[in-house]
Amino acid sequence: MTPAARVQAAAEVLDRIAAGTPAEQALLGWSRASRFAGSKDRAAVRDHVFDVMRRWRSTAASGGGESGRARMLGLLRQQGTDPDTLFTGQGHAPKPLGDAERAAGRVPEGAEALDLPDWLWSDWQASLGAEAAATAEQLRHRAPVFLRINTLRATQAAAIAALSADGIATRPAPLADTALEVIEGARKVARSKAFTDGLVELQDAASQAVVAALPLAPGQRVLDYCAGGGGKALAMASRLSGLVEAHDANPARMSDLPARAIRAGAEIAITQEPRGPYDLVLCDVPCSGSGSWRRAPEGKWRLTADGLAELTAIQGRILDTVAPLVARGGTLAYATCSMLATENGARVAAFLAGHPGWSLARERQFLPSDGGDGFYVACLTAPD
Ligand SMILES: C[S@@+](CC[C@H](N)C(=O)[O-])C[C@H]1O[C@@H](n2cnc3c(N)ncnc32)[C@H](O)[C@@H]1O
Repeated sequence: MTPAARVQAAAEVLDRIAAGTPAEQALLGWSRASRFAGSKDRAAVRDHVFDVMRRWRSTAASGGGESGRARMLGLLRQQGTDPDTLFTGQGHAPKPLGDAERAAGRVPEGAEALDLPDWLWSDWQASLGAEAAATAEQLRHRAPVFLRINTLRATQAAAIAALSADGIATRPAPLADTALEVIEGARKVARSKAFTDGLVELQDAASQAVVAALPLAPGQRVLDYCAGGGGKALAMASRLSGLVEAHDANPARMSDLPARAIRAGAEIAITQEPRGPYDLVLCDVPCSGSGSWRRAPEGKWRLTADGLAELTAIQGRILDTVAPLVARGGTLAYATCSMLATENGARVAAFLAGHPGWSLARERQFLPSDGGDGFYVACLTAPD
């Protein structure tokens, strides 16, 4: 496919997304109907689509309309690419721009320019203060790709060498001692020998830093209460060199975890009904995902004020449910991939207010300016 044909394909996929089809489904539908498209074409179309979704509001303003074609036009204008080089009408290229399209488009303003929903802007400012605008701006750009070195299987040097043998260039990422940033060959990771042999896992650097911040020690009884795909359970098992129990309200979300654990040489036991006491319980709770909107930009536009209130209620209930599972003097670690105070500090404050004797040992808010996704972790100590 030519670069122009990829732009046209992205515009069509964006129209389906605007009509309500989830992005992955819209891309899969296009992919299935486009057998002629090679892997580089698919990757390029996907990149265009996600670039626009990160900038859903501002590309409509810059492009002068809400269609996929207008949003692609807006994206190209924002990127400084002359649209006339692509909107040529030749072959499968988008048809040439009309006079109305040339005249349409304006400079985005306020929350629109930062690609945040208006309703969220005041919470965003209250949560991030002086970092509010810069953080929103960072979410308008692609995220770096990070790997976690599985220390059960490899040293940093061995992992870097194994990845390099497969054409993947990496460098240590300062946020966590296990983190590598991929600087070349990110698309080859999932098929690389280093990955299939369990030397590395795909995991954001801040997600790794959250696990590194936990007071894990050999011999502890540890539970991951919201294990999902198991990224943090595996990271904890690797740090502990011991067993981690994994639980999730939706056990189907853990279906890949046993195979991932075998690949990583990690000890994970799935538990449906956790029975305490545990020395450490991690609650990586469901949240707005605002810290990872670079990777999953749909969440930014799906979130509503009611949805956020529902999430904070669930977060509070999970903390209340888990507290009795923690041993005396043990740790309840509360984590979100959010940067909103209402999901982070406010939830911890509410928990402490309702649970006399508990105390906050430490908390940390990670922002994209730290290098990885936005994440929050608080370690709460149970009464002795
Ligand atoms: C943020 S995800 C976890 C991600 C995972 N820890 C990781 O690092 O890959 C949150 C998980 O919480 C689960 N969950 C939602 N409500 C829950 C509840 N009441 N109790 C336990 N898990 C819950 C969801 O099914 C989801 O898998």
